[in-house]
Amino acid sequence: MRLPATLYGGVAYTIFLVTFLYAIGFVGNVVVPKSIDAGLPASAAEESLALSLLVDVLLLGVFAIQHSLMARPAFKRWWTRVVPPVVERSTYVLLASLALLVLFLEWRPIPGTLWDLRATPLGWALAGTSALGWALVLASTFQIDHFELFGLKQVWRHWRGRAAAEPEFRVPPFYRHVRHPIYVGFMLAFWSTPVMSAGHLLFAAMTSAYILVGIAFEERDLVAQFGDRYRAYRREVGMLLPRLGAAGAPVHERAEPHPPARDDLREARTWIRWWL
Ligand SMILES: C[S@@+](CC[C@H](N)C(=O)[O-])C[C@H]1O[C@@H](n2cnc3c(N)ncnc32)[C@H](O)[C@@H]1O
Repeated sequence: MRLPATLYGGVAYTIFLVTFLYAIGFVGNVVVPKSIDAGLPASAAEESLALSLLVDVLLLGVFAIQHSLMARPAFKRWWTRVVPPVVERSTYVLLASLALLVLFLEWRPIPGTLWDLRATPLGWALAGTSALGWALVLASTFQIDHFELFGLKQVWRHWRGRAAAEPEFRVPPFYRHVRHPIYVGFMLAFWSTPVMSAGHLLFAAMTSAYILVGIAFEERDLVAQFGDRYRAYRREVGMLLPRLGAAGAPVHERAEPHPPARDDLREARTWIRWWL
């Protein structure tokens, strides 16, 4: 079971990487053959606008349902009776990536343009901010635990014969300023665009609404998991925007219900000095 699980985890992770890179090209209308404003449909007597909208909303809905439902603890408890727990996260990552790839390939461009600032300084600034958003997404995944988030750590520990790691509450640098830097990164990447077509607007608005709903579910689970530590964190740190004057608050220490160990204290002091 160890080898198949590890290979499966590796394949799921590779497909996630391809999907992530494709997403950058899809949203930015660069490099990829089928992007948010290009390709499809040149047949079926040029699909009606209503049908194009319906297809796009359905594609986003399928991803949203898969992504939210499979992340809930109750679903995971049932699901891990069907799939081995060690590959639960990899399966989630694989299905989310496949749902996104289908969305990218079947997405219908919607005609109409709100702004087109290509080849202007503002357009370059918007493209740069979008790139920063993608970089923030990736960097934030490494701050909480990239390889655990995408299922590789679980199969690797299993391969080495080690028990599954307990979930940890973390407050690394970006998470000291906002509680959801990954989602902030996505919003920057989606909204900050040199060309805002009607299709792009639909995509940005629906994914943002989904993120807000997703945050409510995610935080409910985090409170259930980490209790007062997460409640204290939520009081001190803004959701998507940093709270003015609160940057660098030593949340990690204050949220800790027990006195931290010596190493933690040293690390917290270093962080506080760094952020002050
Ligand atoms: C896709 S990540 C998004 C994390 C966060 N919402 C963000 O935008 O940066 C979702 C996973 O991160 C976990 N998570 C969120 N905040 C966390 C934290 N401070 N420490 C550890 N795990 C966290 C959640 O339990 C969930 O499994």
